[in-house]
Amino acid sequence: MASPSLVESAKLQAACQAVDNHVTPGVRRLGVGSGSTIVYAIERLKENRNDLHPDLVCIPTSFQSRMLLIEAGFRVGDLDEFPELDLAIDGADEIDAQLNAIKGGGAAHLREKVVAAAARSFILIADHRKDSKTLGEQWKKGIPIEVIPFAYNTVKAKIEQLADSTDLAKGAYSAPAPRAHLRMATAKAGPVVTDSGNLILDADFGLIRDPLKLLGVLKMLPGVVEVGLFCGMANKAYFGLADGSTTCRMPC
Ligand SMILES: O=C(CO)[C@H](O)[C@H](O)COP(=O)(O)O
Repeated sequence: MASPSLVESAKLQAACQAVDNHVTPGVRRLGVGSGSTIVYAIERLKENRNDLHPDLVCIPTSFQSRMLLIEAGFRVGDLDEFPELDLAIDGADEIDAQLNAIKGGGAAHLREKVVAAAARSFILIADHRKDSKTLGEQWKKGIPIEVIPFAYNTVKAKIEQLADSTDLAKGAYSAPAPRAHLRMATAKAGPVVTDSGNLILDADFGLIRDPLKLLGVLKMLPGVVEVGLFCGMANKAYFGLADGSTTCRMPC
């Protein structure tokens, strides 16, 4: 297993490379994701401030990135005012060969997906541990699914019955019996509550062979607000490697 400092330096490399290559002076509206890797991207934006568009507006995807951007002195805006973005940059929990991604380890994937969809270009940044051929190879915590509180237990039951039912998602995943659990908070009693007031189910499907098919089935379950499968959205992914270099991939 890579040492924590190598992992942090890999995140830093990926973030710096992506910011340097994509946040050019022509970028005026920038979506900014959430998580620990994005912290490095915001620091790099701050370092590059003199080379950025003078009227740059950043659209954060979470309370976390909003606070970081404000602290760094950036102007923050929202999609009400800026519905179309030039670019969005975000981290990921795992990225497959086609650049489909699992996101939501930080429970922010609802807003992250809305912001990514509003952007003309969507760039992922991650350390080498997140790079895989097939989703589910590396990320073992399950697919994050944001649900309204009223529906969490019925959605959990529907997911766990998927394999027994007609299985609309047949062939999309490897787990013989998918299991879902409610994500619990660590510094609070009770569940994680998202920035939009919802709950998170983490559902283990094993290897995700057809993420788009699984996404379609999960999104059809009443009470599901968003699924942490980002299919066909990313234009490029930057991976920081253990040797300090960075590799960049386009969808194959
Ligand atoms: O999707 C996310 C938050 O909902 C994050 O982008 C994802 O969890 C990656 O986080 P990190 O950069 O800390 O590994």
